[in-house]
Amino acid sequence: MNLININKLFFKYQKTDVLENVNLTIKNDDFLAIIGPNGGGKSTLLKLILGLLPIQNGTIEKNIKTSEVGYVPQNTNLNIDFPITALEVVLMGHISSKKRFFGYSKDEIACALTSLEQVGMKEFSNKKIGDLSGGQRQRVFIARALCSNPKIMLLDEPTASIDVKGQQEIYELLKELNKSICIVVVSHDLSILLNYAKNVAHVNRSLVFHSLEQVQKNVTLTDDHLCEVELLSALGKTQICCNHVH
Ligand SMILES: Nc1ncnc2c1ncn2[C@@H]1O[C@H](COP(=O)(O)OP(=O)(O)OP(=O)(O)O)[C@@H](O)[C@H]1O
Repeated sequence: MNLININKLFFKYQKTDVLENVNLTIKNDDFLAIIGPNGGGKSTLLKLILGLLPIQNGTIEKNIKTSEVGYVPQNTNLNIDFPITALEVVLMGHISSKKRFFGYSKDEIACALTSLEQVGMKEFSNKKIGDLSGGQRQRVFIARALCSNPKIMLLDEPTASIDVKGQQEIYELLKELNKSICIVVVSHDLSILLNYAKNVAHVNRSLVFHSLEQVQKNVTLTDDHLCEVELLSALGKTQICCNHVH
């Protein structure tokens, strides 16, 4: 089942063209890596999918409700010195149209605890967010996105400034979640990401789609010294698989 169909999408900030004729289909069981050089338009594409930026030209058709899209933003702008617990951070993920004065319902708290359990952080629920490691904190943000029971989860640089072991743990978690949720990750951690992704979208103003199978035929992913610049350049130029490109 196609969750998202992007067709002939163009986007510019003021006079700067950022995305040009982007076409992409995201299926319900995909684990899609969005890669590309700095400033290539990856975050902009995520924001357009999320509806955080207006569509200027082209279409994004979503076969899911907005509430079924989970989002883990880049550098979550939560002040980690703020005295808030992991559970309270997750509770913030509950979407409710009603403003309440008496906190959260029992169901919402139970759901938040289940989300924390899913990411292996239940035992830390009462810990202050600032007292957690970078990797643990990112798990809490993933738990927050899980609260809305998403069918697709979009993560923008989820492993930035996390050590390699922590990065692997996050990707293992995403692999587990991918059994029931479509995962879309924007990342520069190519060596690790490409061990987990099923498909790759290279974004540098235009988008080139590759299946991982095709990428693996063309690059040696086991090489410890995988050259990201060369890989990005190769993926940006070669349209290895054109099934998903209209
Ligand atoms: N709010 C904005 N106003 C004007 N220009 C912007 C805005 N946000 C991003 N840009 C520009 O749009 C281009 C694409 O930015 P975007 O953040 O989407 O790239 P990216 O691929 O996610 O980059 P990075 O890998 O560095 O995070 C860049 O040239 C950036 O400077």
